[in-house]
Parts: sequence; C-alpha cells; structure tokens
Amino acid sequence: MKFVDEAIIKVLAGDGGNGCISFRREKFIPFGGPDGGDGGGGGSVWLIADEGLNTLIDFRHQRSFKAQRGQNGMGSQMYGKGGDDTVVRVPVGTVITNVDTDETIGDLTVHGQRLLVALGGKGGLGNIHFKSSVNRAPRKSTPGTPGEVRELKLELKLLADVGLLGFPNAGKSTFIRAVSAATPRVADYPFTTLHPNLGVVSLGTDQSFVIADIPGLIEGAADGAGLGIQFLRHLARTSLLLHLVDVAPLDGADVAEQVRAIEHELSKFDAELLDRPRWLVLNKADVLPEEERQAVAEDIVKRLGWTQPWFLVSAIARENTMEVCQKVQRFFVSQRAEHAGRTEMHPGDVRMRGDGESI
Ligand SMILES: Nc1nc2c(ncn2[C@@H]2O[C@H](COP(=O)(O)OP(=O)(O)OP(=O)(O)O)[C@@H](O)[C@H]2O)c(=O)[nH]1
Ligand SMILES: [Mg+2]
Repeated sequence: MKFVDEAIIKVLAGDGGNGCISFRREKFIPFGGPDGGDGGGGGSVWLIADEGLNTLIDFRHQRSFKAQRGQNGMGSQMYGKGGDDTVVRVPVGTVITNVDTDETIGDLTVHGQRLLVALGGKGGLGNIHFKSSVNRAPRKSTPGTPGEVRELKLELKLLADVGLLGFPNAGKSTFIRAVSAATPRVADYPFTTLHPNLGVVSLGTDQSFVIADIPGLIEGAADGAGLGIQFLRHLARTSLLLHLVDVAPLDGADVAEQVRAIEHELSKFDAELLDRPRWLVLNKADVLPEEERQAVAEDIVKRLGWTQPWFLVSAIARENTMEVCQKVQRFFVSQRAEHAGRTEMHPGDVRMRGDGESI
C-alpha cells in the first residue's frame, strides 16, 4: 500500500436547528399560548486515533467531513433532534494543525484518543421562551448558530524510539532486518526504501524498543535532491538516532565527509535533531580484512572527533548488531531512571515535564 504522511482536510460541523414559532391550537382552546420548541444542536466532527491505520492515504479520496445539522424545533413544544457527530479515523501519531492559524491543535499518540476539531452549532430558541406578561403571543424565535468549519493539516509522525539515518545503500534496511522481524526490501541500488518501516527490537520481557528505517538522504536533500528530507519528520519523536555509514565505500569516498554531509542536511531540516543523541554505526565491516577493520574505524572516529558511542558492525552478517541494540536498551533504561529521579525532585518544574514527554 502507498504510504502517505500528509493530508489537508476540511471539517464542517453541523449547524444548529432553528427555533420554532408556533401556537397551541386545539378545539376548545382557540388562543393557546406559544408552543414552538428549540432547534437541536448540530453534530460535531471528531478525530480518533486508530492503530489499525498506518497511513493517511484514505484522505486522498475523501477530503471533506461534515457532521449532521440539528433538526428545527417544532410545534407542541417539540424540540429538534440533535445532529449526529462525525468521527474520522486517523493513524496513531497524527499531528493536527489549523491551516489558517498554523497552530497545532492536537497530537493523537494513543489508540482511541479523540480530538474535537469542529464544534456543532447551538440550536435556536423556540417562541415558548419569549412569552412574558406583556407579550403572550410572541412571534419571536432565534435561528440556530452555524457549526465550525476548519481546514486542517494532518501530518503523520511515526512513533519510534530509535531512528536510522544515513546515505542510500548504507545498509539501514539490512540493519533493521538483522535486529527485528521487519522485512523491508534490500538492494544494491540507492533509494530502495521509499517509505519508513518500523521494527520492534525485543531483547526480553519488558525490554523492547521500536526502530524506524527511513529512506536514504543525500547531499542537497534539503533542497529536494533524491527523495528530499520530508521523511525526517519521522525522526521527530525518536530519542536516539543511529547514523549508519558504509565503512569502506566502493567509490573510495571519504567516510568522515559523508557523515558531515548528512549532518548538514539534518541541520537544515531541524537544528534540534543535531543535538539529539546520535551514535555512529560503521557498517559493512565484512568488506575489510579482519586485521584492518579496527584501525580504519578508529581513524574515521578520530578524524570526526566523535565523542558519542560508535560501533563497527556487519548488518548483513549480523555481526555486532545485537550489541548495538543492547546498548540502546541500556540507554533507554538509564534515561528513564534519570527522568524519574529528576521529576521526583522537582515535581512542579515545567521544563522537566517537557523533557519527560519527549521520552
Ligand atoms: N557487504 C555488506 N553489504 C551490506 C551490508 N549491509 C548492507 N549491505 C548491502 O548494501 C546494499 C544496500 O543495503 P540496504 O539495506 O538496502 O541499504 P539502505 O540504507 O536501506 O538503502 P536505501 O533504502 O536505498 O536508503 C545491499 O546490497 C545490501 O546487501 C553489510 O554489512 N555488508
Ligand atoms: Mg533501505
């Protein structure tokens, strides 16, 4: 199925029904009082997160969602029926922005979570409300109010703990195949991966994390080269990036420079991503003679002045890949412990809570 992670939709809540002007008319009561009922409220439009959906593709076909209008009030003090709500299903991880104000109005991250996006109009008042000592036959009612109408931008940002980053052909998909049950296509040409894939790395009971494989980035991606950088949005929620590089490119390219090129694109997309913990994974160790591997890797690390953790692996031979994952798991455990400790000490500190949310 095609992967779509952006959509614009229009939501239209139902208008309220109008209040009614009516008078009681019965055989022996020729001048009965007012008995026009109120209009019913208009239905609202809600979004609901559904884990059964993986993409926003459905919104290519239907872009407008309308809730029902409230029924008008009627004689004999009958109130109009309220309009039905409309509920629109979206994938878990959908961020909702109001197109007119550019304001983010919600982020649905849990299955079943709901967000009200257009409130139904109120029903109008029937003439029974306008009876007074001076006016016993009011010819007055009020119309229902209009339902809210909004244009919304939906953006899917996948929920993953770890993001894989790197040039095409670096071996990202091979890596996720090696450490999880995910089976994205692997091939020796660039841009094999055209949309993100998620894999669950399971290291034991209560020891698992989700890893996202995204399409490769190339120099100039921020300006649209290759598949562009729009897929980087799927790294937004991750806490750790694994930066994969081919340790010995066939064309003899300088690995350190390749790392810098990706960093450059990353900073153009979102400088904050550059500050995120990022570990270097030097892949394809198997192409180098065993006795040279360590020295080549250390040289790259030294030239980069790399201070964060780094690894030398062979994704295809599954060498050292699980060690990377174990270290990732330990990183999450210590991060959680650290946050738990910090929030205990400063329960009212807003900054801490912000940090906590980003885990
Ligand atoms: N020798 C060797 N080849 C590898 C290794 N990992 C991946 N490859 C090969 O490198 C090529 C690219 O691998 P992919 O996993 O498709 O690379 P990718 O980073 O997902 O590429 P894109 O999806 O295009 O961004 C394939 O031919 C793989 O078999 C490795 O550890 N050693
Ligand atoms: Mg791939």
